[in-house]
Amino acid sequence: MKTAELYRYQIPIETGVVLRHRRLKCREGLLLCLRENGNTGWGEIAPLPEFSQEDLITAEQQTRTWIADWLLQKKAEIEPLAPSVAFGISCALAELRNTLGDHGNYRTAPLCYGDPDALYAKLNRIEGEKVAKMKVGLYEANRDGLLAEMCLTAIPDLKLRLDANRMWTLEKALLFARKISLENRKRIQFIEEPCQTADLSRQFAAETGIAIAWDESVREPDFVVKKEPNLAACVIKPTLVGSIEKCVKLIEQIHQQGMTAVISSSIESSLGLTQLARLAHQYTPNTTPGLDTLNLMQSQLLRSWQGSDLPIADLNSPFITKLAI
Ligand SMILES: O=C(O)CCC(=O)c1ccccc1C(=O)O
Ligand SMILES: [Mg+2]
Repeated sequence: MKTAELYRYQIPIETGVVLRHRRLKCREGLLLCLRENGNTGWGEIAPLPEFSQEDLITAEQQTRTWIADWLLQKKAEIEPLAPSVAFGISCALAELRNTLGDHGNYRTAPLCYGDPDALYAKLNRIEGEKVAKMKVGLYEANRDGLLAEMCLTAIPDLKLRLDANRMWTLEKALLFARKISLENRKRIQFIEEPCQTADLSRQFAAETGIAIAWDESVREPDFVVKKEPNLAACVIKPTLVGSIEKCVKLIEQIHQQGMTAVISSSIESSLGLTQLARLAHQYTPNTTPGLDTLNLMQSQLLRSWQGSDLPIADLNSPFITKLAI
């Protein structure tokens, strides 16, 4: 016997530094619950405005069509569906079939804003590898460089990930790099997409010796995983990429080429975020994932992120509405 339930959620959010000028006031999405033979699986389907190609209406339509086929035992393919839909459904199926381990990697790279005191406090709470992430490219390149240099100097065992989201010209990127001492550059694990084009980012890396990572590029239609000089990592945001199976294939290709695969948040609720932590534990066990986005929300949904004090909204909460199917 198969059953399915579909819910819609809306939670207030302050995306601040993470999404910068593209602020979101409310995160919304769908929660899918599948039941079969006494097993249950949940998935979150939450297209991220301005990043996902699909909107929530399209995602809901695709989800409903898929549910109808699944309930009728019809062949219900997920690969052709929009990435957020394929990812959420694949999570629900993975829980149903017990193919997603329970254990999660909750040691994420804390997002920091260039204040070493605040960063100290955050880092003291994590054990093992001290790795933090800083968004750059919004303010003066000089300022970003000074802040990164200050953090690297103040915390000698800190490794830093930076993310410029393609904001810089090559000149600005070089201004940034000029502020970072050659010694400290080695502790920049990578900077995600420093420049407006991939070629300029490559040039930046070659000139400065600072490693780069692809994030936006990974989601471009003609993207192929290929190791190149100074390319250290590829970022995978499953809600923007697609099913678990598709993400795992990408991760395998990235590892085969000797690079790091970093599982990262698309600002899912604690439900999706804990599943990402479980994926990270299972498929990228040696890499700290980029999942420090829960605190942008005032509430968790259904499941608790390890160590979080935020209240947990259940199915009766005003944040969640049951949809008829
Ligand atoms: O990757 C992380 O560590 C946090 C998530 C993050 O930065 C992000 C979240 C949503 C959309 C885009 C981005 C981004 O990497 O630019
Ligand atoms: Mg990024």
